Amino acid sequence: MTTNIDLKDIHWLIDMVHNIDVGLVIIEKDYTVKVWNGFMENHSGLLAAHMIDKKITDVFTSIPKTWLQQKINSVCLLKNKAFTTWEQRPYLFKFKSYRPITTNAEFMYQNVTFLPLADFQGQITQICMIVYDVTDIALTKQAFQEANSQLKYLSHTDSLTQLNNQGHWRNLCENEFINSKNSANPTSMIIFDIDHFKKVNDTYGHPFGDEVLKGIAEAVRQKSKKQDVIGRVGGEEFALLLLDTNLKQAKLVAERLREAIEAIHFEYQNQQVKVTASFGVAQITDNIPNFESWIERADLGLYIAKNNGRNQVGVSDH
Ligand SMILES: Nc1nc2c(ncn2[C@@H]2O[C@H](COP(=O)(O)OP(=O)(O)OP(=O)(O)O)[C@@H](O)[C@H]2O)c(=O)[nH]1
Repeated sequence: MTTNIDLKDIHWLIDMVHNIDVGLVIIEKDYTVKVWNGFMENHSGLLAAHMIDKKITDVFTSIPKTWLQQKINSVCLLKNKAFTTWEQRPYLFKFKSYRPITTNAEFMYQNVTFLPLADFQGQITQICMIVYDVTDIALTKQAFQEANSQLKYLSHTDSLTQLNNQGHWRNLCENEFINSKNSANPTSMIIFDIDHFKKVNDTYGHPFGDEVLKGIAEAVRQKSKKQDVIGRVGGEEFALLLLDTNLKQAKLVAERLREAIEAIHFEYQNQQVKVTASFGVAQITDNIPNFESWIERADLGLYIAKNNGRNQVGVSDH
């Protein structure tokens, strides 16, 4: 950029620099402040008279010196601009958010540009920092990201039990089925279904039935390992994906869950109510060609358990 500025016009420039709605700071390579404009005064509460000739890192002790040195070095060496965005570093100068009513930001989010300033010999002797207030952009983006993750959570989650819903649980299992074909580690699945749940609903009412479903979900959550993937895969049907677990171990887990469910005391109008559940278990083996066959195998186990009198774990050989 070439400019033809008369000396008498300089005061306009100084006026503009002082009043412009971005922060302008000029520092020497050793961090000594040479320019501190009105924006910086207003937001820091520190006047230019106080800042000039002070080292910026002495006043703003939260600015990491090594990081700033690297920025300055790169600007001087490459004779080019450098940037830092609020996503990399939320702020360089900790200024209070000046809109505490309309936003819930604790501080001003900032983007900062570092400009090399050359002397008459073309040597970079000073660095200009331009500080942009990007609080609105940062908050909008954060709110958007939060809404997105909330939506994702809701689309994956069963609202009654907060377990994975059927669609999400199946997707996770399908992926695991594919992975397991390249892995030496065993993977198993448990499916279980509450016994005579229709009778529970019919006798005590649907809201009580819902409490039973929630109680069972909680018991299963407590008795499971962190890496087990639990889902509610039907009205009164639940399932678990068990990584690094063979059939024998999965049967033991199912038995433990069966006992835990049997031990829960539900209460309806001072009356104790007990429920049981039947389980089917299946491990991925070479003769299970696809995900659907794996589920069918576990379902067959569940069918056997129901047929043999319920409240037990069933395994199918076919
Ligand atoms: N309270 C409640 N009940 C549900 C929910 N989803 C499904 N059910 C009920 O679960 C019951 C399932 O009944 P059935 O499929 O006949 O099975 P069951 O009575 O458990 O009998 P078995 O499985 O053979 O032991 C039905 O009464 C459904 O209305 C739910 O979200 N809340």
